[in-house]
Amino acid sequence: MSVKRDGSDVGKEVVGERVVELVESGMVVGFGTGSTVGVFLRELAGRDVDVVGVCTSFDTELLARRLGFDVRSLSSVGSVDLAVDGADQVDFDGNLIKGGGAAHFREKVVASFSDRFVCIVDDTKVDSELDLPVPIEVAPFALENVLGEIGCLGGEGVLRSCGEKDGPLVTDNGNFVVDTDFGRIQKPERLSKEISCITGVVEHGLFPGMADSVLVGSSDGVRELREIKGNEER
Ligand SMILES: O=C[C@H](O)[C@H](O)[C@H](O)COP(=O)(O)O
Repeated sequence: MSVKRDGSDVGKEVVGERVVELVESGMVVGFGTGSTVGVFLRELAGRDVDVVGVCTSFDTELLARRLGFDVRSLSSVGSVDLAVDGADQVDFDGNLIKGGGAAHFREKVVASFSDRFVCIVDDTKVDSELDLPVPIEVAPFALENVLGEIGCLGGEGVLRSCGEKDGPLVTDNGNFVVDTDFGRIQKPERLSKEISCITGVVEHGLFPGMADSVLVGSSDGVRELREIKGNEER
């Protein structure tokens, strides 16, 4: 089950660089996770802006500290002015699938406590409907039961393996990730609620209607998702 697309490097570069324009000195900024966010952080580090960063993964925290950012915990700052994060797939209504890097739990928490959540993707991530696997972070103790409940919802779940070591991937929060195939997701909001109702699910990677804006990068530059949707509907 392929959960992550490589995406287009040029699209990531242009959108990661452009989103820096939304950042002002004094802001608390949510730093998402992934390669597109990596472009954003490297660009931001080179600008004359003084921000506090709240990181959504150990991976991002290591990068942010290396780049010299003032990194603090969400609990210590209380709320975030602007969260910037990537996604694995975006539909024309701005619903997202995230968690290809298994960071979606912290990403969703930070996005939820942010005044503004801006998603940055390259154009290979945009589709008319969501159909990639939905990653679900699961408490290890409840794994088999959660897999059963996913089946009851009409999905199929596969435990994500680590790749580098034998056995399952363990998240930054000490949990497992199950990648679930629900085929074409016609009602993301409904599926999101249904998965959240399963006891033992820590968080899932569907982000329905959470992004305040989605910026899409390509070799033609950066556009807002709503412009792209408008063109498709014509
Ligand atoms: O868990 C990982 C995150 O949700 C990432 O934001 C997502 O996988 C996109 O990553 P990338 O920018 O590397 O394609």
